[in-house]
Amino acid sequence: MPAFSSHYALEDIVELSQRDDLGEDTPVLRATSDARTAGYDAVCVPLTNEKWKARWTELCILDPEESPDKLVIEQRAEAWRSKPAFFRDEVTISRLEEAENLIPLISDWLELDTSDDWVRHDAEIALQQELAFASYLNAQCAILPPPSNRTQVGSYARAINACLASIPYMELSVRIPIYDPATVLPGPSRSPSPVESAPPSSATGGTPPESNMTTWEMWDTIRTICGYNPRLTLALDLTPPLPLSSSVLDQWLAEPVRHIWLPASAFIANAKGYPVLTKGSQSFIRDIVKLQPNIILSGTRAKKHTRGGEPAYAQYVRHLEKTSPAVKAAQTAGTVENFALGYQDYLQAPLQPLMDNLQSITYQTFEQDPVKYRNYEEAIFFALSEWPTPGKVTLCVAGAGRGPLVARALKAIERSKREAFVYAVEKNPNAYVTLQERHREEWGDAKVKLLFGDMRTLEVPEKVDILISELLGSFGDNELSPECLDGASRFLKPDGISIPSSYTAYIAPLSSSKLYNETRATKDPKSLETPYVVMLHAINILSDNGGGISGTCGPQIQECWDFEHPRKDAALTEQGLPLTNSHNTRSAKLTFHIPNAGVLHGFAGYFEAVLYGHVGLSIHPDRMAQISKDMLSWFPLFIPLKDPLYLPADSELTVSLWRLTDVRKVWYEWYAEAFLPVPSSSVHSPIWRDTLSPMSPSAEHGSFLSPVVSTPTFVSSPLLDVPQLTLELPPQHSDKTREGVSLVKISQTALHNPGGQSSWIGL
Ligand SMILES: C[S@@+](CC[C@H](N)C(=O)[O-])C[C@H]1O[C@@H](n2cnc3c(N)ncnc32)[C@H](O)[C@@H]1O
Repeated sequence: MPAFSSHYALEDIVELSQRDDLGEDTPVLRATSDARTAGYDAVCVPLTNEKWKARWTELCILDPEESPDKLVIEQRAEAWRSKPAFFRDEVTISRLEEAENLIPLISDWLELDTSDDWVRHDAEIALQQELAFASYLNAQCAILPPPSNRTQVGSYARAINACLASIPYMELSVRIPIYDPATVLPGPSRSPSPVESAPPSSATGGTPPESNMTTWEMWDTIRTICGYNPRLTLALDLTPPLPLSSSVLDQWLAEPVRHIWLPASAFIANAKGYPVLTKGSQSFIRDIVKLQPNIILSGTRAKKHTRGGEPAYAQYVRHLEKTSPAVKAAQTAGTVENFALGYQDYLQAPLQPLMDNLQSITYQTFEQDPVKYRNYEEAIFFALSEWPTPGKVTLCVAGAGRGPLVARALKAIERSKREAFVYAVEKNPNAYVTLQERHREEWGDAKVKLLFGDMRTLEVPEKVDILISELLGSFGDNELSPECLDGASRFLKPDGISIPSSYTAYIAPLSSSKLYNETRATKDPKSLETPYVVMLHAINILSDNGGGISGTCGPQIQECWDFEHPRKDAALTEQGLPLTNSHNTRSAKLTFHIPNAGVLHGFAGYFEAVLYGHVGLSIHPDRMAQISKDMLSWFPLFIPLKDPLYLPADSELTVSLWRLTDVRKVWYEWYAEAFLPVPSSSVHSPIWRDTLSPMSPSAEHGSFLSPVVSTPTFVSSPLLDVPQLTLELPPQHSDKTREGVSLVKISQTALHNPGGQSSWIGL
């Protein structure tokens, strides 16, 4: 649940101080108790008043040359610089209890980003002074004035970074307007692209480049200069009216938005006169409440709207929260969002079920998934029903764990009315005890035979018709299902089938300051090259489904590779085992269109598996609802980057990813490169870029860019009747890089995890 705070402006505090019923209360204590009565959790109050502003202005801004007391003023200013301190009547609070449920607003007239070096210098001293005082009073967080001068955003950020270093514990929240209407095109998608918007001509004066910086880019500069300090957060100001729908606003979902500043002026009146928000603001609030920000309502006592009074504003925001899809999903029992409460953005090392022996409680958690086992039972049922030859069918559950798939296989056998027998193989000696108990008490020798050992080496009494396994990780193959099933295929008849019959890995580029900070938190460089299992929450997928300016980009989420079982092309030893693991290496080179500026922190990894026929398992965000809705067993994979990579609006991102192996282990390596489309006339030499075709086996590698033949990607799935996620290229992008456009390489990441130096999966 988000918290609500009420903003008290200086005039409100002055008005309260004039009340004759204050008794023991100070104006701020009265404001806090009034706000509590009105249902708020806290108040938001300016820390200083006009007296401080007047003194600082006299000391630091007014030109002493023009004053008869020039020397005295200069001496006073120097005295203040050497020992910055308030007089009691310059601050609105002075007691610990006043600061208890209060968020102080740092003076918004401090010119932290003025072009005047001296004024900026003094503003920084004043900022340090205000924060030190707020910290003395135990304030947990202070809201900083917004940067206003784009040319000096670096100076503003440097001053804040210095405060973060000198003021311990306190969270500093930068107030930033959600967007500047001048820098964002209205409409569905994006800022002007470098190609589409003609560069400002110097002949006509043009606008300086800085003025095109969006408010998100200012924030990005600030937090980057502050080294992604976890105590630096955002107070997002929703004063500007929001566009109806704009993916550019999704940028904020990946940022540490701790407060939402929502003035009464942002509300319009509905037909009955009650305050409501515009459609654009409604949809943004519905999205952002999943981050549980503190909503600071301002100007709500000014009777701006004829009906509803002060409570109407918070009531309305609470109503939006209740109708937020993310909040509703989290509150509905049985959904992944509900199951994952408390685990959002929490990094977990993927399981190593081959190297490690799982705990009973881990199996118990798996077994709570109602969907995975149901789909397995369906797949086995269809496989048995369609089994072409009469007579007994032999099944093997390879990696039986505590036995849920054996139980489901027996149910499917009963439903299909086929004569069948099940072998259950497990290498975990502890789980094997549970299997023995179930065998004795539930299954019996007539239906099931248990076999203890590693499926890659174990002998099975006879060859089987159907090999059933669940060795899948969040990325499909990352728990070594391919390697284990290579071994198990020894005891599969030549015309036998595997459930699953295939699985595919997908990735999408993502931004998330939270995940970036989480991976850095351990201070172990290996943690920056390790894929994690994460319930992704405060993230933004940076790509879209457009073909990009070049017309060659694939869809928002792209296929890396797949594995099929049983393998058809295998060269085997006498024991029926592969000679090497080379056939299980894979590589992918994928190109994504990045419509809005963003910072790449890594990749989201997903998988989809075909169990049998049209029955499958999927955590692909666009298809999971159709294939395996409410399946709980797998959260996505997060593949991090060591350093954030800034991507401008309309850039193109090429991601290279490898699955590699030696005799002892399997590991992934990855890196990315960013390109920007520019008019060809501004490029002096041919621009080289490797093929842009997403996972096309026939993709030309290392071709000169223009013209590059694009492969429109139809991502179809045997699990869905119709092709999904058809990439619709705009007409001008139809089959080659757009005339007159070249791609300039602008940056790249390091190669991550070379040789599996930081993360690997043991064979
Ligand atoms: C993800 S668990 C699935 C367990 C169970 N089938 C289920 O769905 O709840 C995978 C199981 O396979 C077992 N396993 C992994 N590799 C194996 C191997 N090479 N040989 C035998 N069992 C293996 C693990 O010990 C674990 O019990």
